[in-house]
Amino acid sequence: MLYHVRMDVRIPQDMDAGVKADLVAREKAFAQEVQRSGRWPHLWRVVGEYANVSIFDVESNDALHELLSGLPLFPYMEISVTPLAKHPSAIEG
Ligand SMILES: O=C(O)CC1=CCC(=O)O1
Repeated sequence: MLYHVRMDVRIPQDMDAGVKADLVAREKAFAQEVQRSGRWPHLWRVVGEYANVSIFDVESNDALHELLSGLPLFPYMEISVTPLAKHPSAIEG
């Protein structure tokens, strides 16, 4: 199943710089591991915002929730999920 996911990052301004750097590094490593697995085929920065738009390809709602809640930045993001279905006019996918 495909999902469009938007993540808005909301790291507290007063977070220790070292803690923040570690969190962001762990987020990157986790995200790249999931991308290499094929379950995160698109990850795009939203221009001008500390936010991303992603496409996930996972087996179920539960699988997506488990993946998203495992992100190191999960406690510091507002996440909105849109499940995707085939469009009848689409010529591929
Ligand atoms: O910076 C972001 O958009 C949050 C994020 C998600 C995956 C990642 O590496 O960073």
